[in-house]
Amino acid sequence: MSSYQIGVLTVSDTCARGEATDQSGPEIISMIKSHYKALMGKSGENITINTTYKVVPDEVEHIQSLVVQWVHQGYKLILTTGGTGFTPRDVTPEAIKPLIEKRCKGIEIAMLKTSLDVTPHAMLSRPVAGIKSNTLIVTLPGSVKAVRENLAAILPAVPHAIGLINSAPKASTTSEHRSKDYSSNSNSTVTSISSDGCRGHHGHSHSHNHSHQEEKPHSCGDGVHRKRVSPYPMINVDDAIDIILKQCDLLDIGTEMKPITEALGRLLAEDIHSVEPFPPFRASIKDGYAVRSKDGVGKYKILGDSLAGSSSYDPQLLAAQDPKEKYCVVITTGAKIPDEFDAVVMVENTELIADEKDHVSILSSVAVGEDIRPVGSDIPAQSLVLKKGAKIGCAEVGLLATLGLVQVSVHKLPSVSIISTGDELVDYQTKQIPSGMIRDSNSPTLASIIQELNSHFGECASRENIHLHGIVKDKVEDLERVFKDAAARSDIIITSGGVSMGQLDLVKPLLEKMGKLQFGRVNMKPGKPLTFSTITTASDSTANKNKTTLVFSLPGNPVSTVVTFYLFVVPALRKLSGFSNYNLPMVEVKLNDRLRLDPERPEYHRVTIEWDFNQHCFISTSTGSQASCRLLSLKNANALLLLPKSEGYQEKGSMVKAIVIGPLHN
Ligand SMILES: Nc1ncnc2c1ncn2[C@@H]1O[C@H](COP(=O)(O)OP(=O)(O)O)[C@@H](O)[C@H]1O
Ligand SMILES: [Mg+2]
Repeated sequence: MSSYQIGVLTVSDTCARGEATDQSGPEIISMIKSHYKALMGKSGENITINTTYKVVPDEVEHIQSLVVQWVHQGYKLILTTGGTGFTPRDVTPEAIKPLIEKRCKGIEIAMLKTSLDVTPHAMLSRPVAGIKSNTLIVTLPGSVKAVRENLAAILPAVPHAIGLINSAPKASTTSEHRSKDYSSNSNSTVTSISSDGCRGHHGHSHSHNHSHQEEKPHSCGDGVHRKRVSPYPMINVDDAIDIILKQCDLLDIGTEMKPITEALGRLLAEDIHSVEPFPPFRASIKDGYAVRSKDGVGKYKILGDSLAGSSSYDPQLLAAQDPKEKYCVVITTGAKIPDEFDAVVMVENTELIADEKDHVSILSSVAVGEDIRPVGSDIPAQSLVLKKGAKIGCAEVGLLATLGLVQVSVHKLPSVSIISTGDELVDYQTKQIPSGMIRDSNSPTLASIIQELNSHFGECASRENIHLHGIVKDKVEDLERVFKDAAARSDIIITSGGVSMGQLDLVKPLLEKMGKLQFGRVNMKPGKPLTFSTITTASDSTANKNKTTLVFSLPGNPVSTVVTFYLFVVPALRKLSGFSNYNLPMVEVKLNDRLRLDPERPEYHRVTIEWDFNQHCFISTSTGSQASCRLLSLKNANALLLLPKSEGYQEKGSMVKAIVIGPLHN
């Protein structure tokens, strides 16, 4: 028994905002259920039908994103309702048309004819029907009545249409096949025709392994016929980070023992308990005299001294003295208090007595225990001193030393491979660069950011295991060879370049072939084409475990590279290194500039922030033009403002959240 997935998409601003109840979407579902099943039954096929229903506003991006996602997931039929009229907000045909690889005018005419028989106003509807990959897409009008009429008109032909679209491809594809009318012959080779019109010899060998080869934005070398719309659904930043963090769980980086002096910035992989108490003896807090508090003020005989680390005082001496007299012992800070004494009088509250070197005058009385640190007052014996997961800072190193620990168990750090891709790149050390070429700045920048993160926010990448693979040309074979090498040696691969829509952007399809592409577009500016994949390779060790490598394919523009690194790679690095807080610190800042907002995508605007003592808040100053190629917009930037997607401006003086990416001052 086969099953068909059908997507029903209501396009309506008011329904999306919850201001109106959608009737057309549910009507489509109920018509599919009652009619379509019956129709399928007639054709003798045993098919289950599942429907997915979504409501989106009248926005091209929203519509395309869902439709592309559904096509990618192999939906057989997508029916939209709404947004096909003449008002300025009606954009459904504009969203669907660029996605379509084969227009199905017949279906459009059938719908128009039916409606025109009812009302001449039907001529104001702009239906679109067509095929993308293996999916039939039809835009129905918005009103329930029109939906009923139009859907009833086309449903009889839909099962056959789906059957034809999904019929088995023939072994060879000729231009004759391509031009054939698919509706006339159930053996037509629709699925074997490349969706973007590229001829076979332009395709890349790897694409043949993929069942949805039509959907890949692979280069066909022919700029005219390249894809115009990315087939990768656009997901939001938070969802993208969730996907990344989930994949981090598949990596078992493990723990290692480190000498405490090499563990700074690492995360403890074990609870640390004290064995002994600290201080291990009653210790003086002051320089002065250890006394018996009951003796009060007066003239004391000095029986010796107890200096930090050494003592000349002999307890036998006190036993031999006249019990009516007052006795004391000279004491220094940190020295052990002899058992017979119970308080310390600080030197400032005493006076020497002329010509009586073995006597001192105590000027103030003290209570029992005064200026004495009792045994275990800092660290009791058998107590939990540092919790598993704690970051080892300088003080923690001191505590570990106090406890006598020479080595501790810490989380291992992920190994990282950095790869720059692009035919136009030369090594940054190149003096004379040929025309049309530029120096690779991304690899040195990324390596430096990792160093800075390690120093400022805690170790999150193995300093010894940062592999710089250099520049790889935009050639599938070269990229594949280097990716394989990097996957074998690293937990994380960071590439830059080659992920957008250009004809040399080969990274996405290659990663689809080599592993699993988890997402290929994120709703953000800069950095939209950011791609995240996993590559799993059989381990060469006897442990018989597969090795997973996380691959972050960052867009090539230097600013996009850096911004996406902070947003997506940092949480992964920190999670793998044992941090429980994966994110960099976030603060609220007051804007010193009026900033234009992006109506399409949330933006991560580079700013310098500093504390203002008069206003008692952080003030942010924009680094200027935010073009994603302008690395200067990152100069002196120590924070990324989180600007919402919106029309208009973020006003000067308003408060906005910002992610701290660097030190607060230079
Ligand atoms: N390593 C790099 N160093 C400096 N600039 C780079 C680097 N990689 C790419 N670029 C530049 O970034 C821009 C986008 O490159 P491209 O490969 O198309 O990236 P993507 O397809 O990922 O958006 C181009 O101008 C390119 O020259
Ligand atoms: Mg490139």
